[in-house]
Amino acid sequence: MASEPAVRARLRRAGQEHLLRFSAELAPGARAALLAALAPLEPGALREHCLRAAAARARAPGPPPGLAARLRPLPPERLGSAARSDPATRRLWEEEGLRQIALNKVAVLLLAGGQGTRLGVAYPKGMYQVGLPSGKTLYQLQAERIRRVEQLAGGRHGTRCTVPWYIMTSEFTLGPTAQFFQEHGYFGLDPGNVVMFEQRMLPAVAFDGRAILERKDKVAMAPDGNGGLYCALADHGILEDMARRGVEFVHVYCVDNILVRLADPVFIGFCVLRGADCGAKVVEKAYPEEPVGVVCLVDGAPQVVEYSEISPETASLRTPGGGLLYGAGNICNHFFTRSFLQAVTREFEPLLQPHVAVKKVPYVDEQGNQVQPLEPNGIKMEKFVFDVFPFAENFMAFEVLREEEFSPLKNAEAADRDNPTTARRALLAQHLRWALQAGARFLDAHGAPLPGLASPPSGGEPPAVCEISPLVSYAGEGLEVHLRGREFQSPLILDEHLIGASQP
Ligand SMILES: CC(=O)N[C@H]1[C@@H](OP(=O)(O)O)O[C@H](CO)[C@@H](O)[C@@H]1O
Repeated sequence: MASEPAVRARLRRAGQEHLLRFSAELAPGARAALLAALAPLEPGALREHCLRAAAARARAPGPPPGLAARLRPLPPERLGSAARSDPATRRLWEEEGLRQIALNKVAVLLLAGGQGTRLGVAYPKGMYQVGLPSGKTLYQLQAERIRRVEQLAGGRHGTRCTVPWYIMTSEFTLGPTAQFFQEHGYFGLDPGNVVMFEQRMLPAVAFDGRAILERKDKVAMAPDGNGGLYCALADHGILEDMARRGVEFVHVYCVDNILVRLADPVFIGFCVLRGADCGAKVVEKAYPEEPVGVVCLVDGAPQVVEYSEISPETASLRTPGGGLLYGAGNICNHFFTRSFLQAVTREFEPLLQPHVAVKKVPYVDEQGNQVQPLEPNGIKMEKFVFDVFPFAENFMAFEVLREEEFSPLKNAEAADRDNPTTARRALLAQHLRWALQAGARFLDAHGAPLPGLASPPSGGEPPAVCEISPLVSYAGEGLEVHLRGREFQSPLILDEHLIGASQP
């Protein structure tokens, strides 16, 4: 156990001794917990972290000065497109992706350490269910897409293969996520192929450069951002685990996009065939203020400029054709080779600059009273997962269709975008499109054909409810055999048990 004098001496070196100012009042258990939380904080790093936070806060808020002049759109040779390529090329990419999956060379890695503050839930976002007829959660949909893509690749190449699932959690999400997976039997996946690991936490810092005491016995800590991935990979020997399994290519994604295509063979195949060491999926930005980062060049190097760091003027610039000049919207789906990740963890990680978020952080005042601040009072420092792009030797972006691949769950229902309803509708609209393309027809309760199905819906509630299990179809494939020429009454839930079950 950490001794109080030792911890106190370390804190003094970091200029943070105030964190122990109530320790004499604490019960033994609470004091031990506080010391245990403080003991691992390395004094030099803690001092540096606090100084940096205060300095960053002191700089003018908003986009770094002069940023606009350093930006250029991505050149065409760095951008591929699923939608604008001919079917034969797409097939080629898909074939290559499936081949790599069949060779057990592909893993997926989920960034799931966030707290879901905007969504307003106290549990990990992946456990959220948006009200699909099946009641499936984001985690379940993702697990089933992994199982299906393994089947597709294995089936194509006459083999059994595995796409290991690495899940980066945080102090907030590890316990509940692990329990949720256990309770649900890992959604049919082999637990040996689901690897959870934890990212680091960093103290929140007040504007005067002192770390914040949230309670007398607890320092305010926050996850170190999704770019904490690279330290966490090193902390937990994850790249070694990948090497043991023969994984060469990693699809990294964030938890909240209900349409995410895990280990998407088209994206993987595209990146592999282009020899990319690092890649990002993008969609066309919908409107200038859309809260997505933009993939572009900064000083000639590929980078994402986050929505919080681009000026409204730059975000609104247009091309002569009328599209947004910086219109390549980051959907947080990245491709990395294992060797690139290795280079990042060994060399580049310390070069990543933290980003500053100013938040309301509850604290205890000098008298020991608990305070809920009404104004932002604390600085959280986060690294971003995409800040490694400039170190890539061959970066590629890959444009996909929003309606097929991007509907993020960011906000609670009260917001008008990116909420549970928009996510549910996006998924159901997609499944209805797939069913119609596969030749299904939908009838109303009186047996009359449902109107309005000729033009697939965008936005509102789909005219017929159709949910297709990822275990039946990953991206719309293989549905004709179940649906062609058949008539269905809404709702149609096509899952692995109901395939072939009689419908009208
Ligand atoms: C640091 C980071 O990865 N930011 C990403 C991420 O934003 P969040 O607001 O942090 O969820 O997801 C967005 C897509 O949903 C993407 O556009 C953005 O660049």
